[in-house]
Amino acid sequence: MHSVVQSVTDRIIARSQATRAKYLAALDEAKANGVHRSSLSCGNLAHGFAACSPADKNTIKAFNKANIGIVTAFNDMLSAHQPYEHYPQLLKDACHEVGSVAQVAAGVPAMCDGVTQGQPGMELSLLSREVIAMSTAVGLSHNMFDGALLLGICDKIVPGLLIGALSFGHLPMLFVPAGPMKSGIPNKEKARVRQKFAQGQVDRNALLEAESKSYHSAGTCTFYGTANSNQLMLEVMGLQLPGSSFVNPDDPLREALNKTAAKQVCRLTEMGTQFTPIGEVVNEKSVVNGIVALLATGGSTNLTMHIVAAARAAGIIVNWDDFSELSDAVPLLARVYPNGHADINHFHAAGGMAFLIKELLDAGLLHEDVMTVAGPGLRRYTQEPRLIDNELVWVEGPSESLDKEVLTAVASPFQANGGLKLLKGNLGRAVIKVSAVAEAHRLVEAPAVVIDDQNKLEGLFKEGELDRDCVVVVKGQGPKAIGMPELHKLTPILGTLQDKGFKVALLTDGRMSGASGKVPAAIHLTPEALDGGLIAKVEDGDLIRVDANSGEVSLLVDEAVLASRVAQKVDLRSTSFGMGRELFAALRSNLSSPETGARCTTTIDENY
Ligand SMILES: O=C(O)[C@H](O)[C@@H](O)[C@H](O)[C@H](O)COP(=O)(O)O
Ligand code: SF4
Repeated sequence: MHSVVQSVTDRIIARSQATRAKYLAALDEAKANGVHRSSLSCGNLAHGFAACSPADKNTIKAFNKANIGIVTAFNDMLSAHQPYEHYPQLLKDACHEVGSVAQVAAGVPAMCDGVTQGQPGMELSLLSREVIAMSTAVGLSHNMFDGALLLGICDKIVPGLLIGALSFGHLPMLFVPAGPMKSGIPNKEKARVRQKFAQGQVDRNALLEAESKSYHSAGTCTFYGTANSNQLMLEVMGLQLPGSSFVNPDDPLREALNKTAAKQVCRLTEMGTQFTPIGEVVNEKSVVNGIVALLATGGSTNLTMHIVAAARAAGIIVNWDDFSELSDAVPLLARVYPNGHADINHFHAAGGMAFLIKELLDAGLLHEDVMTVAGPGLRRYTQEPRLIDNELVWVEGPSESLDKEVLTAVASPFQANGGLKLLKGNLGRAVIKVSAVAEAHRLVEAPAVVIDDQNKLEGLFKEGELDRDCVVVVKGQGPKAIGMPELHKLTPILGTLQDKGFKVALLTDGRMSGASGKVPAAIHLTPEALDGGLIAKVEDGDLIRVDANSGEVSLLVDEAVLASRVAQKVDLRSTSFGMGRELFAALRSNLSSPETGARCTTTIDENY
């Protein structure tokens, strides 16, 4: 085992000892109740299966066969989730084939961050993760189920489902992915047209045409953003079937994988042969495995919050020092947009998850001794699914990458360390994704341009105010202020300035998209402006240093001057109402800091 991976794992185990023990004790108590629907009254049970067929009613009341809850995030808004429309019936039929039953326990909301990017709706995005967690619990709290199938892929949906599921950690659960859409125009071409539009060199028709050729059908968008980072994390954590993440929705393999997932979760119940509660699959080692795989591929910065929040839901305490220390030890093995030109289909074709996991296991960077939904040990995830004579089988994945420009071996990494870096300084703590930032742009020391609304940057850009070295400071974007929206809309402007040769960086207590890339962005700054963060005192012209090499984010202004300044008030009048934001006031004001996962849910013991 790599010494850093082992030492960080040991540190997390030690830090989590009390909370993890409480979580597992609660899980054991829940397990002790036996078949959960047997604790329901006849009235409860009758309501629970009133709409079932007579055969299903008999199965459900027999208590000796599994009843599986399906939690689905289907809607037509997310191209990634649209394939889920008919999944429930297919999963129910597959459970019937093994003498069990499945019922849809809940539909959970799912926001497409691509639709809300740069819009007021984005201010509900992070908050929706908590709503999804609570909605998952609403469904499973019927206590009718022996296991669950979780249908979700995108940004806040996977972490929300996982947080909700871990409140029922005594049940086995599998995630059921639907896969990426086929490749459209290259993501780099899409980004190029956006920068030309930002400069007024192409019109909206040209822009919409390029966008529509990039996002063109059902399936997950093909950049390596938060959705595909979620898939990679789930697979490496052993929460979905080996090799299931990146099979396209219309591939015959996809339906075979879905059916197998349904039958497998029945096997993992207490009535089955391999009882595997999700609260035991998610442990310190599998969480570290998820972080390592994220770092080895330059995954989404959003997971520096989502993994922390989900781990805490299982009593496991992770912080950004853990991410940063692991990142220094984990080599970068993938170049997928925004960290390169390839997309996720290309990554899959080059050897994908099987090759990545093999490389990381062989280098001692992943824990092998973990429990997964496919059985004990992570080594089985170096295999990939095949349909041979219409039978789903797993075969050993490639021993060599099939495209070394996209996916490389540990022996020849694209970068000696991983994709993420912790930044510290008098401004607080922030994270930065370095995998997509060229070496020449990793240190920026320049005067601040301060705004409190991302939409103001476009005006400054068009007036030529930004044609110089600068650190764009967008303050008042934190969780408690306006729900920590992604500021990805700024990327074409900042990218244009960088291409002009200026040294530019972004500093914010908000977030960026997992698809954001080449411009250095110090994000998730904690403490946020509304919480008394020094960012509230930054003024136009102040010198700021963002140094991804040394891990520093500092305001280079004399202490006495700063002490004499009054923090500018965060004006929330225009963002507290409208587009439903008023409904989230209580949730927003209770969000914890980004480094503790920006959660509103209390976990086993908040006194840690
Ligand atoms: O974190 C993420 O991966 C993003 O939120 C992503 O889900 C979102 O859809 C982006 O907005 C996509 O990028 P474009 O906006 O560039 O299409
Ligand atoms: S990846 Fe982003 S843009 Fe694509 S469907 Fe998911 S949330 Fe929407």
